Amino acid sequence: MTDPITIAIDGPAGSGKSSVSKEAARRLGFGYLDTGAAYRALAWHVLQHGADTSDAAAVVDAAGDFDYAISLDPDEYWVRVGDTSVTEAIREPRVSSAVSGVARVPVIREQVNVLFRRLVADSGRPGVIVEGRDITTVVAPDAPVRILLTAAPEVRAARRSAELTTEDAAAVAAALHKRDASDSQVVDFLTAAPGVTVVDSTDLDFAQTVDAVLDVVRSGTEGSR
Ligand SMILES: Nc1ncnc2c1ncn2[C@@H]1O[C@H](COP(=O)(O)OP(=O)(O)OP(=O)(O)O)[C@@H](O)[C@H]1O
Ligand SMILES: Nc1ccn([C@@H]2O[C@H](COP(=O)(O)O)[C@@H](O)[C@H]2O)c(=O)n1
Repeated sequence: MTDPITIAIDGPAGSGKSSVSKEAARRLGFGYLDTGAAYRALAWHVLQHGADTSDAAAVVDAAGDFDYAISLDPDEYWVRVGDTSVTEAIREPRVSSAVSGVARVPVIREQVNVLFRRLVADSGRPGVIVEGRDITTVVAPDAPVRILLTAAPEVRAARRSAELTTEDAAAVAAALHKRDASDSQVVDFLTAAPGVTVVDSTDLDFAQTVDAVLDVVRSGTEGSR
């Protein structure tokens, strides 16, 4: 069987990577891999250990018994650590606040990148949309389609606070920008690397953004599908 086509999508927090990638994957009959979920699930696991994600040694220690599984089915998304479903828990603000500490540990990044490539290879799908921060540059720099999905910071913050209706909007915006500032010290997902196509959704609605991504995918995979 031939290797699945990888569609690589990066972008800052709240740019629409997961929701847009999931819908695009559905439309293409592809798998969908949320790489941020692995960092989030490990952050959740570190917190379960009663440890602090700013302590790199504690993160590496917790990774030793991190039994992680994720679905690549865009219609049946789930994330598990051992027997525990953490699909919702990893979206909680306490995990979002802690996750950058995990993402800062180089050995963890190396381990999860090996996992991501294996999950794509074993997906059994004709293609997989893989989204995160360093997919276009580190995880799959040779992918036939590489996209940087962006939106203006205030638009991203507004979309995220519309989701988290019980949270204070200013606090949500501050947390989102703080996470981007921290993450962008580790990998550059704010500027497009050479060969990466920018899709800016600032003035697009959700359906238009999905269509814009699908247009880029079609033009990048013509002849290979
Ligand atoms: N073009 C768009 N127009 C309006 N809303 C959008 C658009 N794109 C995404 N959204 C909405 O914005 C919110 C954030 O999107 P999503 O969670 O997919 O972002 P993300 O980049 O995966 O964020 P994070 O990195 O923090 O996980 C969601 O509620 C999503 O439905
Ligand atoms: N390729 C990636 C993906 C994610 N991260 C880190 O995980 C956090 C959560 O990611 P979301 O996509 O769910 O927001 C993110 O803030 C990064 O710290 C990463 O480093 N590389």
